[in-house]
Amino acid sequence: MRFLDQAKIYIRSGDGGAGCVSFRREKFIEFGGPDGGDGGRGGDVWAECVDGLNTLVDYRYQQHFKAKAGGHGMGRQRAGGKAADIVLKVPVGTEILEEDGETLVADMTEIGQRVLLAEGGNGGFGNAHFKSPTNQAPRRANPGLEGRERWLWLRLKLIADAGLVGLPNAGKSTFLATVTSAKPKIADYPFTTLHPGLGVVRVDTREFVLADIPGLIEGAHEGHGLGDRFLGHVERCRVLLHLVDANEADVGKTYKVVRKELKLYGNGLDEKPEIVALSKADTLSEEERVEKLAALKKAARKTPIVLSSATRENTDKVLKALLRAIDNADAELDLDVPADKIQPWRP
Ligand SMILES: Nc1nc2c(ncn2[C@@H]2O[C@H](COP(=O)(O)OP(=O)(O)OP(=O)(O)O)[C@@H](O)[C@H]2O)c(=O)[nH]1
Ligand SMILES: [Mg+2]
Repeated sequence: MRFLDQAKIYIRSGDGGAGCVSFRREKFIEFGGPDGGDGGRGGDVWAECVDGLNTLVDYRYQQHFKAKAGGHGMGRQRAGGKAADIVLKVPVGTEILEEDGETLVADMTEIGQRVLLAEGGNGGFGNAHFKSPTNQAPRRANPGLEGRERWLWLRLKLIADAGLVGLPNAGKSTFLATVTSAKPKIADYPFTTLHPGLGVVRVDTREFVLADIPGLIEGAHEGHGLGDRFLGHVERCRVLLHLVDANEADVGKTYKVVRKELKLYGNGLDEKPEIVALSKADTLSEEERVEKLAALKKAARKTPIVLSSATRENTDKVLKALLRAIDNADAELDLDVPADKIQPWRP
């Protein structure tokens, strides 16, 4: 499953329909008054936050959205019809930005949330509107107002239960490919993964979503490497799986580089529950294993899991640890009971 985190779209609301110039014509009525109807409103373009969407992938196939124009007014006071609105469905967590990619238009955070992105043009008045004591037969009608066009960015921060972090080449994508049916690109060089990817992990009867995130390097929080864009994705993961390549000369230092980036980025990234694993353990001798594990344990101040995607050593153990951490994170969230549901305290 490929995961698109942003899309640029063009939207245009519909023009208003034109007002109509018309006069009443009926048998035995010599000077029928003006009866030109108003034009209908052009269609609006809305964004709506919906359930069940995880990606912006649909916007890769279609980027242009134009609402239709309102109907023109007609004789006998008939108004033109209002054109249908266009509703762009987006997943929870989508940010809508101006063309500059920086100015926030809307943050779509709740299912059902709707935002008007471009209002349809108003229909023009028909000549019936311009009748006055001094002008009983106006030949005037307004054209409809034009619709509005704009370019926008849709940007989605990943929402996943667990996210993979680590330096480039740590074995993150390989792990995702080993434990899910996802097929990320894997290669023996840094920055293989350019977009976050998602996979669904099954542990016994349970499922959770694991996100593969491009590698982080020193300075990532200020845009180095693939930049801080991906740290934004980490924000939406409830727990982290931090992989440290066992082939690194100094695994403790490697661990700390990534931790530092998480901390400097802010937004609580370094407070997320973290499982630490020493990856590619199959490449180590018995001695190295003990030594590297001790070094990583010292830096992380918790016991890392020795992991190999190649031999599947401890892959299950890692998944179970992640599931436990996710469940604990859920339990913590449940403590956030809305104020009106809290029982008043009585001495
Ligand atoms: N021996 C061994 N090699 C591994 C293991 N896991 C990954 N590798 C190799 O390590 C290299 C990098 O793996 P990736 O999964 O692409 O690493 P990554 O962390 O996703 O890298 P980026 O996407 O660049 O951040 C590849 O050549 C993999 O075959 C493992 O468990 N054992
Ligand atoms: Mg990768």
